[in-house]
Amino acid sequence: MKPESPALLRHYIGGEFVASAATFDNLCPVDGRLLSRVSEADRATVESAVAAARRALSGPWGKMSVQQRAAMLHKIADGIEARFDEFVAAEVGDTGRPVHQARSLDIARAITNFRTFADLAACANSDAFETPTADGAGALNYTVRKPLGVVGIISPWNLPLLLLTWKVAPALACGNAVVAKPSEESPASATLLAEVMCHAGVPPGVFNLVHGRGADSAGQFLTQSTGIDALTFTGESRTGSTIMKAVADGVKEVSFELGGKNAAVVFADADFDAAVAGVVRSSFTNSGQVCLCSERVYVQRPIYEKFVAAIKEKVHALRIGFPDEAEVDMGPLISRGHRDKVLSYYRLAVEEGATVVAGGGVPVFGDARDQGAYVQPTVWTGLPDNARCNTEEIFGPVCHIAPFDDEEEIIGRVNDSKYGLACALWTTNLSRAHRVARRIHVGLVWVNTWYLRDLRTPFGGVKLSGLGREGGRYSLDFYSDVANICIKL
Ligand SMILES: NC(=O)c1ccc[n+]([C@@H]2O[C@H](COP(=O)([O-])OP(=O)(O)OC[C@H]3O[C@@H](n4cnc5c(N)ncnc54)[C@H](O)[C@@H]3O)[C@@H](O)[C@H]2O)c1
Ligand SMILES: O=C/C=C/C=C(\O)C(=O)O
Repeated sequence: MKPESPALLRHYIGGEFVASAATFDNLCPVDGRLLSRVSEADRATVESAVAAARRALSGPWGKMSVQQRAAMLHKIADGIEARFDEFVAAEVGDTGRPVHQARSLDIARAITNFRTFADLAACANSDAFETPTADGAGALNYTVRKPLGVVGIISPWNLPLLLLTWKVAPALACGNAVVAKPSEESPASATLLAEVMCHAGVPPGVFNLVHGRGADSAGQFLTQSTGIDALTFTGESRTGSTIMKAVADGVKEVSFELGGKNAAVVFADADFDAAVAGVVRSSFTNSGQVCLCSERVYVQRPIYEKFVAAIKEKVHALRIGFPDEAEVDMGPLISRGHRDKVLSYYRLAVEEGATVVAGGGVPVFGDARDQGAYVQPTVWTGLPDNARCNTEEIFGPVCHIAPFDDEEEIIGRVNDSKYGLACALWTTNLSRAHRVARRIHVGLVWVNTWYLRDLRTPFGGVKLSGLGREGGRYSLDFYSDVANICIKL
């Protein structure tokens, strides 16, 4: 029987699904099979999406109250809920992640993103000041939030729907229209989101989706469009730098969530078992493909050897499998190309003199997974802090564990990085926790936990890890023009 021709994923522009003549293949990283063909937007297609967004702002969307927009965001969340299993299947197909993770994290958080920003926007207050004046009558100063206009959104493949909606939700809540460009590695859930938007009655042109790659493709064309008013990007630091140059002439507002080389620091007084479990989670979740993952682990010397042995045992016990296995801990990397990058660091580590405590290669399954993009979860010791494997973001299931002696030393070593996104501290001495946490030069510090999220908090990094903060009112501030009005009384 002739195999079914793969689906064609299309753009969503001005409320219509539109195909392009150019397409690219979307492969499943579990077994390399062709999942779908994807339309690749040219510059004209991207510009048509930007124009549709501009038109939408002067349509019914531009006249909606924040309460009406909030209600629309809840309808979008309802729509995702109604097709929850389809979204799970789309995300798992594109990324190979465990089904249980897609259910509990990726798709669940997309729904939460829309509901959170619907409620935050609807309840947001604004500043007002009674200003004394020489004539004694005074003045009233108050601020108003207005939409930026057309917002370009470019998102990565590692948490596809979570990170796309982390940007789309507040952008829409604040009254903007968006043109979103998901990663070429993970187009499926974004396409489903467009279907949900359409079904929910989001006015045409408010949400536009264009597929394509980055350089010389849809991503670059979007950043170069003079029709966008702001650009929010999540991805590699060097891509952020490229995008910053692209939008510089138009002095566009940017929000960047970029790379990291995050540390986990385990003090001798930590709850040992909790720290071991926590570091396994923070180094190997999503096959290490989370910007917040700990690729640098530092353990205070008295427990160092015991800790390395415990991590080795846990990592050897990690179940690498098919996404739908109930107990699977780890799936493949996103692609053979990304696997080649991670394996190049596996080789480099040995060249740099690392001791390979666990992993270091490619698992052999003897089934279809051998055509996928799997690597072994890997643990190194013995490298100096300035080794490339300890300074460059690898973005795979790997960590290096090094001993340290005291607080002053470890604060300096953790901060000695061109990145500054996140850090996890493990200690039962909470005075130490507060003292050390505020001295670590990152945007996010977790103590005795990791990736515990309150969406009202500021999220973002310093140095090469990003520009700006999103989350809670920080998102409302970025996705709005805040104006001050002064009335003479
Ligand atoms: N800080 C955070 O919150 C956060 C979250 C997730 C991922 N990340 C980072 O993202 C990276 C992994 O994601 P990735 O591989 O998709 O990153 P990437 O930079 O390769 O691509 C991200 C997006 O940018 C697009 N893009 C690439 N080049 C472009 C260009 N020249 N112009 C316009 N768009 C372009 C891609 O098509 C994709 O949609 C890692 O470095 C990770 O740390 C950071
Ligand atoms: O890979 C990076 C993960 C980012 C996560 C978030 O932005 C979030 O949880 O809101």
